[in-house]
Amino acid sequence: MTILAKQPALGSQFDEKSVHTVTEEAKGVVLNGEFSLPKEVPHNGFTTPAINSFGHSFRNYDAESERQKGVEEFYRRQHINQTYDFVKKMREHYKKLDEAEMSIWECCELLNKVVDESDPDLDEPQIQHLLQTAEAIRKDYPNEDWLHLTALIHDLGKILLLPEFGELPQWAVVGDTFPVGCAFDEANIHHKYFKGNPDFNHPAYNTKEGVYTKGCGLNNVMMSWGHDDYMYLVAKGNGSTLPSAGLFIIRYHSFYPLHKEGAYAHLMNDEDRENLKWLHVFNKYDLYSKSKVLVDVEKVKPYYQSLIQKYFPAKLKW
Ligand SMILES: O[C@H]1[C@H](O)[C@@H](O)[C@H](O)[C@@H](O)[C@H]1O
Ligand SMILES: [Fe+2]
Ligand SMILES: [Fe+2]
Repeated sequence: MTILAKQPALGSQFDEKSVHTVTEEAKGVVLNGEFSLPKEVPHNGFTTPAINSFGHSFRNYDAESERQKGVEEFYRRQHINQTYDFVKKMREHYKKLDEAEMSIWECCELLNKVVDESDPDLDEPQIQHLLQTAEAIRKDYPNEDWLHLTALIHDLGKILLLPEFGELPQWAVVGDTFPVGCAFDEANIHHKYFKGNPDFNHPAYNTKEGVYTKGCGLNNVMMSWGHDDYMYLVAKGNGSTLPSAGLFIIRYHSFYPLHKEGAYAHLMNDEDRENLKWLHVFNKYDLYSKSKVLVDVEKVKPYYQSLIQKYFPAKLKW
């Protein structure tokens, strides 16, 4: 990895104390006129486990445990700090992609240094989560190589937690995402903490549509800042040839209020609705492949290297 000359760190403002306090058969998807996916999303053999490695149901945010207390505190911080202005600043800074240069695989390895405090289900290194997701999806959708690669890279944006990439606090990197600039929907987990967010009482931002219009398309909506949008900016900015559904999965895979609860659907346009079908497919693997059965990294590496080569340049700007 090459670390590029850096602007002063994003800074002390991120000191946590100082900040104010398919699923069904999917129909065919035609993408950019170039890339078309099968008319039917085939059914598959993946069975979803009932309990996670800690013996709880998945995404159970009410379970009584030490870990869960940490997760709730995480969401308290996230909800009070993710404001419209904060997100705007983050996007402007990170879209310059001037933090470092490295390959996708280098980044996968780097991710092993990262711990995600928002996740009540994951107990394995991040590279295992990437490969477990990708391998499970590959088994069921052998011909969708773009989907295997999407799974491999979907969480790479979590490198924002590392010192070389700004060392952002957990609340600015992980956890579920939601739009800013309009009212916070009650479908967001631990919704009550939004009351401490300055946007909560801001008249421009606290109506159902806020600064947006009905059907404006998610591309025009600012999402809370984190690893999803960052990785999307990296893929886009480096000219990835992944299809639009792959980029959509990367960008919105943490948007559970939409893809699990159906909230904020009024902001979508037709392309979003098409892409959402693939996000529903992906989500099952992202969530339920988390297990103690580890993937042999060296064994599968050549396959993923070949996909990286197909859809990305050898070195990327981050
Ligand atoms: O990778 C993250 C993480 O595991 C979070 O706990 C979850 O809330 C997000 O949606 C997901 O993208
Ligand atoms: Fe994620
Ligand atoms: Fe994930």
